[in-house]
Amino acid sequence: MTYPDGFAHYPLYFSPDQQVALIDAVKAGTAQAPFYQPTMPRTGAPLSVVMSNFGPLGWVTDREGGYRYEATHPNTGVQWPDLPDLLSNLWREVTDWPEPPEACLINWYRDGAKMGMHIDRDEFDMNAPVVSVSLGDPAMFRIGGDARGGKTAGIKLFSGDVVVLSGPARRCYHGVSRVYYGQSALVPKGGRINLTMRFVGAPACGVTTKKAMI
Ligand SMILES: O=C(O)CCC(=O)C(=O)O
Ligand SMILES: [Fe+2]
Repeated sequence: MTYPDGFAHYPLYFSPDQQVALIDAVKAGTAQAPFYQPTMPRTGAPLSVVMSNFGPLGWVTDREGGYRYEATHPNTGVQWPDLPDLLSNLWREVTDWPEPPEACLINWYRDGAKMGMHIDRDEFDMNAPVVSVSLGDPAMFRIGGDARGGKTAGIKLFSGDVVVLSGPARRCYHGVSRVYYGQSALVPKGGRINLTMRFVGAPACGVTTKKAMI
């Protein structure tokens, strides 16, 4: 299995000092918008990661509302913190998308956490790339094709690595099959932080949930 077209991996894109700066930004951001426990639509089962967001919109999920974008934190009702400059610069450096990202999901993988295979499909404009940053413990990232259950390729992501999904890869199944917990001291309470930037492309009427359009 090879990587799909549009998959790009930039090993150690961020220097150790920049990684510390990113973690400081996550600390400041999550002081304003604390990590919360997302749950699956319908079943209400908790995801193994905890989440927060930067940016005008944040990706959220809970039993009642399902997968969607919201301008405010689900527990506090407060706006998400601004996207740090290091991340908006990264988006400009690795994409040619004309507009800035609207959402940056902060995933915190603690011991045993992983992320099932999925396609990022809650955005209205799925032509915009997805850019993600790995910090802290390494992880096994898997990417397959556009059908669930097909063959996948694995790539071990280390702290400071950047991944871009554009073109066909943007619509491919991907996930995190394991985190090599305890290998890095970067994340204050341990584990791995993943920062995933997306352009949502919501319609002008202010609706930010795809389901609401159907
Ligand atoms: O943690 C990662 O590297 C991937 C995260 C991801 O796919 C997502 O948040 O949609
Ligand atoms: Fe994803």
